[in-house]
Amino acid sequence: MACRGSPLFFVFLRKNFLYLRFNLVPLLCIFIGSAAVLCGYLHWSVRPVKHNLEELEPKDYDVLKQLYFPANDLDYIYFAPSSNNVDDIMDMVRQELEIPAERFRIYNISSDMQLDMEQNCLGNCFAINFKQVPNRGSVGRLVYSLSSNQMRISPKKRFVNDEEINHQKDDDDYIRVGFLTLQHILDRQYMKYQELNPNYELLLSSMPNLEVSSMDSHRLTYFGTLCSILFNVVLLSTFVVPFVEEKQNGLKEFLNLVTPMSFLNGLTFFFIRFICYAALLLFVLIAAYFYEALGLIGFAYIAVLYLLYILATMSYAYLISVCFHSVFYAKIGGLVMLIIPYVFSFVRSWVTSVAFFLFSTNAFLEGLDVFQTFSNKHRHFGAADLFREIKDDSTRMFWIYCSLIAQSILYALLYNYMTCVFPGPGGLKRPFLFFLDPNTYKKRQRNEYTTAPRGTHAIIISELCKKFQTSKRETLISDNLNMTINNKEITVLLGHNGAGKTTMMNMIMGLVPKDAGKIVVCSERDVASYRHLIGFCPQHSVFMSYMTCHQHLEFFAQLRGSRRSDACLWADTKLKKLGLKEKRDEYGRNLSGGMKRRLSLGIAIAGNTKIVILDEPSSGLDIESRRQLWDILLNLRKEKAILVTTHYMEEAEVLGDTICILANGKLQSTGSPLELKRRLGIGYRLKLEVTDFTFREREIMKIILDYVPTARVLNVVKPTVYICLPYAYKMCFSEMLLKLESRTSELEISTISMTDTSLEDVFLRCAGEQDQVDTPDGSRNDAPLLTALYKRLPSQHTPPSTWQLWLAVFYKKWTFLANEWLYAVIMLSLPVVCVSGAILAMHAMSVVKNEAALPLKLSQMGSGVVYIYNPTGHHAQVEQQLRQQIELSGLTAQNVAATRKQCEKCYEVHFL
Ligand SMILES: Nc1ncnc2c1ncn2[C@@H]1O[C@H](COP(=O)(O)OP(=O)(O)OP(=O)(O)O)[C@@H](O)[C@H]1O
Repeated sequence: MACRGSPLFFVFLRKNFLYLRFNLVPLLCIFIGSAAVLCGYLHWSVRPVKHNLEELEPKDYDVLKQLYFPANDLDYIYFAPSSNNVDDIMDMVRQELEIPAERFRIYNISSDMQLDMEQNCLGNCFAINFKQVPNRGSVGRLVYSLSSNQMRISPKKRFVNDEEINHQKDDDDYIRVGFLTLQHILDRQYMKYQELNPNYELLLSSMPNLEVSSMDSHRLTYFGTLCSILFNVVLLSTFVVPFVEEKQNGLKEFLNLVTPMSFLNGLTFFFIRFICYAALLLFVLIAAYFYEALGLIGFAYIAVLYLLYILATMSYAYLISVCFHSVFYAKIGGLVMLIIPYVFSFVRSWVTSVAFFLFSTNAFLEGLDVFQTFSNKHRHFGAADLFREIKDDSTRMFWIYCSLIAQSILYALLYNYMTCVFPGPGGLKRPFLFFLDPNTYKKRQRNEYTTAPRGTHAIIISELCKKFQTSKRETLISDNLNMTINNKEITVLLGHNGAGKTTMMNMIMGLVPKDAGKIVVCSERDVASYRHLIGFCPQHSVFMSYMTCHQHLEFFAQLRGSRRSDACLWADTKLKKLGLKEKRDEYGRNLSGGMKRRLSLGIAIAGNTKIVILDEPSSGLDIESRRQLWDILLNLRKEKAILVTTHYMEEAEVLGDTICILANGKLQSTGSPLELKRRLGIGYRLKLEVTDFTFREREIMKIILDYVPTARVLNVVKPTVYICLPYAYKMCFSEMLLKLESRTSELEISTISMTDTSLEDVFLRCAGEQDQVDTPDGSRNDAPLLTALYKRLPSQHTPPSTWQLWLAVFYKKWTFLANEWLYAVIMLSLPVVCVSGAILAMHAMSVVKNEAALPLKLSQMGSGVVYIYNPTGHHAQVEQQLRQQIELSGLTAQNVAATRKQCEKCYEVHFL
């Protein structure tokens, strides 16, 4: 049955949903904890509104006019929209202010006016937006709003453009900046325009100001930054760590073996988490909305920024996960890699710009900054603002969105590339430039395996070579090895510990690369094309802690093409046969060792694979379970090719249609158990129970050797003696037995029995008699197991002292460092290197270049008048020298008292 993408998507979705359900409590704790921190911050950051209803001194109109700014050439007054009424009123205002007409700018659309003022005004500018201007003589209200590039007034709050809103600014800013003056002049001129009684007086009595804190102007940014930090922590613990954990447990590779669509596992993993994070985010943003922490920015614009940030950061986290195969290092390394982007956001320079394109966090923080600036300007954010540059050094919001989308795609592609090129332990490695190879994009021919008749080859291994090279030794696994595994037969692979049986199976599955040779499975040479045709039971059971026995079998049957209903039924039947019926709803990790092996076997035979490879399936099984296993395998043999390894000779004899004995990298012999016994058997085995064989050996052996001259003692385990009787003399056995029988009491023989040669004899003869024990580092059991340091600990019955415990812990750590020194050095130095790199980058970024010195010579100012004000008469000498210098520079020096009407270039020097 062919695997189809869409059902498999839901199969993996279910699997990852089960993970979520199983880990619900810790996940909820993390999510609720993060939401609580954010809500706590929102609550704390809201300050109670304090109305400052301080009575201000009434201001005189003429004083207000004097306080107004109009001295500077760069100060403009903008107004919109243009109409006859408006133009007339503004002309009156201009005359009242005595400002030249060039410093008035007229617009038809108020937003254009506003933008022009924001971007182009270099001095102090005001914009007047007329909303309602009654005609001359008509009754109605004049409605207009005033804004300035220096500060904004809203009915409730004051907004100042400069970054540092400071509450130290005194409350009459409103007056000093010129707002009140302009407002009064405008009101006055309007009344004049309407020919109302001019003898009125406008007085400012009070102005409600809210307390303005510096936090208000950064609330959106601070909240967003806190969200992003917490999100990174949540991402690490609920995304990177479980993903790496799957790799560490071997599950990722196992799923690769089972289905070519295993990438759907990652995709659904991603999908489910994205939904969860989005839900959490929505909750937090709604809370922020009610706490008014989103400023004046529309909810949708902020939500899009946050969602894109989540997407891009998840993609980045995926990429991070490629670098780690151990959860421990993933936690440390992942944290460092997620923190690095924050370092670049401290200063603004080219590195920040590069970081903006590379890291989602930097793009997100930039987005927050733009929103904050908009909000601080008391501007509602509209669609057109997506393309607006709000500050000289800021990016358009649209580009920030695009950058986050591009990063999501870029990281996903990079992740895909890295998993192909650095697949990790057991993965299928592709060449660095695999994407340039046209074959990569060709649709892979699916091998629709049909049942082949018994005896035909299912697996052909030819000229296979493999050796492991470690710093300590070289281990030969196969040396030009040839072997076949037939359809509908059970092939048993025998070998000592360390003979290379597991490695051979792993090579067939593509988990270990071969050095040379060919492995053809179902007429396929490409491991990626055939590996999912094989049901594989590895030596170490691979389980998902969050799935029950039934869910495991159902899941793997579905992966191999069964429909859910069929898979469910099949799982129930198999659980019964495997003796796991009682444990149907038990989680895999709660099973006993033998039960785990049975479940592993069930997983291997799930679905309709035609080949099954089982690595020591019966290890740890009790006698009854082993017999049940034999039944299952003998039944499976009717339709599948089975390759199995075992250390039980009885099992090999019962199951094996073909026995292959592997030793020293070669197949020492192959054949059916009977064939092997006849060909390689040592003959019959005579078993005698003798009270004292050492004393009677000469006499007993003399009788035997008279009839069977090549007989030899095999083994003596008091009081039993095993004697080998080669087949060549089998005609003489009866006479020899009769003779022995007649002298039993004299020779103190209590029992005589005889058996045919066993498979064990054959095995020992072919594979050699010495069993070898593997140690983790590949060294043999002849190496000392404990080092001198550890041996020095005295053997004792009293509890170990603290010092001894310390020594033992130290020894453990030291052994780890000695074995994994490279990895340890890299992982320990990574944070130091990253932080140093970031500090260096920051240092490089913060270099301030001095501009060229400014010429400050008076002669460069050309013509002009300098007024000198020295009311006290002190510093007369200095004043005199200054006058001389001024005159020498071609300027005129005058006392301040002199009239200075229409002075174009005037400077004033005040002596205090
Ligand atoms: N990745 C590796 N690097 C170096 N040596 C290895 C590696 N994997 C296995 N070996 C060595 O190769 C030899 C064969 O190992 P393998 O696991 O294939 O033996 P086996 O026949 O399955 O043994 P057992 O019956 O104990 O399972 C052993 O000496 C082992 O130490």
